[in-house]
Amino acid sequence: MSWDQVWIDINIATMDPSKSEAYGAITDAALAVKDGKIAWLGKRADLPEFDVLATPVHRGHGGWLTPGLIDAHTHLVFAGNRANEFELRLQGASYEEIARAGGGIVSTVKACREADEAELFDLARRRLNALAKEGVTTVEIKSGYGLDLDTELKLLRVARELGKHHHVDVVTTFLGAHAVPPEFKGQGDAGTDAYVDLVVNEMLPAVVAENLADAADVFCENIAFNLGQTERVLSAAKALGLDIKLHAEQLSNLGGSELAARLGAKSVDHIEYLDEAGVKAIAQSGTCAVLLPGAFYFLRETKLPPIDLLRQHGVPMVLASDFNPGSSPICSTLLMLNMGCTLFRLTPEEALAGVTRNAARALGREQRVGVLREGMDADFCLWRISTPAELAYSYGVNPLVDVVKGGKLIHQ
Ligand SMILES: O=C(O)CC[C@@H]1NC(=O)NC1=O
Ligand SMILES: [Fe+3]
Repeated sequence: MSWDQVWIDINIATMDPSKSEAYGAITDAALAVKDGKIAWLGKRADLPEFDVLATPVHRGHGGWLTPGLIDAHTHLVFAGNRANEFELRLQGASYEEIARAGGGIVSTVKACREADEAELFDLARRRLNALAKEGVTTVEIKSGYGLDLDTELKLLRVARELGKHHHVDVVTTFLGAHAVPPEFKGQGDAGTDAYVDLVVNEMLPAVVAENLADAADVFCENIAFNLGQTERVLSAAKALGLDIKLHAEQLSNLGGSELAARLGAKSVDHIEYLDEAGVKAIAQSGTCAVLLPGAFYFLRETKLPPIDLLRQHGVPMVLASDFNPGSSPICSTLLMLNMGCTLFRLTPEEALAGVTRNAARALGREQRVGVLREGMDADFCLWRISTPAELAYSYGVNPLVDVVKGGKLIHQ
């Protein structure tokens, strides 16, 4: 066989649901890469003959290969920080009180409107590097801290540029309906409706015309956009050919997830307040449940997402960092595996599926990444672990040894 590289002395967590073994595991394995794709994988004893003189052979020293990690929900591009609010909250102010007093998202908006693309790019690249060092090979980045046309476009251009200058694939999401900007505040629903007009009639067409977003998202919550406003934005985005997703049921249940399911959303995200009707709706529509334990932890939430119902109804569960300056200033995908298990009681296998197979599905990339199978992109990580469960069990000493992205070895 003529391959570009072969990996031996490895175990593989394929995360392939068609395999009966936990993690889709293949022990004493080998894997071959050709033209950026997985060409062969299986037991080393079954490895076909290949030209050992012409083919680079990588030894894994008994470590584990997993699919490259996917962080399917980040707000990575932003300026400023909200440490002051962290202090206020520790003095008793709630996240909602701070938002209603003009803090929260809107305070980051000011910093983003003032920052130029170069500054935003440099800040975001450092954060993306941190995720990449943990084995992330695909990341979703949302806008949402501009809340005016120019700044929303600026944030999405920075996200697109990041993808061009980094081995990590960047999937972008327009989140212009993240909060009501100051210039529309104080006018009640009429002001919010007027801002939604701007989002629908000007921002979305401009974003699509410049191909700056792969999806659109809305913060459907009583401190942001109601069900009718959410439907206007998501329907307009769908009509323009974008995938849709939704920040839903984070602080209350407005029925956002059922709306998202009806519109065919790729995912509903946060969903601490999701009820069984909502679980059934997203199960029916094939929508993924994106769990964000970083925000739950940082905001000291107490309402757990309905994990048992999601399991019972077979909803694909995703874990993501939700990295953002307000509710989840935690730039770590690996830590989300530990939090998903310790806080949300996922199993380690569910947690790993949440940042591989299911995360790919939440981004519409399940045909290419998230599972190690012949024909899929050669995006994989080599970990110095003795069992895949270690990735969720322990945090702090990074077990990543090597990353391969599209067949290219990314030196650590
Ligand atoms: O506080 C921020 O800056 C973003 C908060 C973040 N956005 C959202 O829709 N929900 C969240 O937790
Ligand atoms: Fe978020």
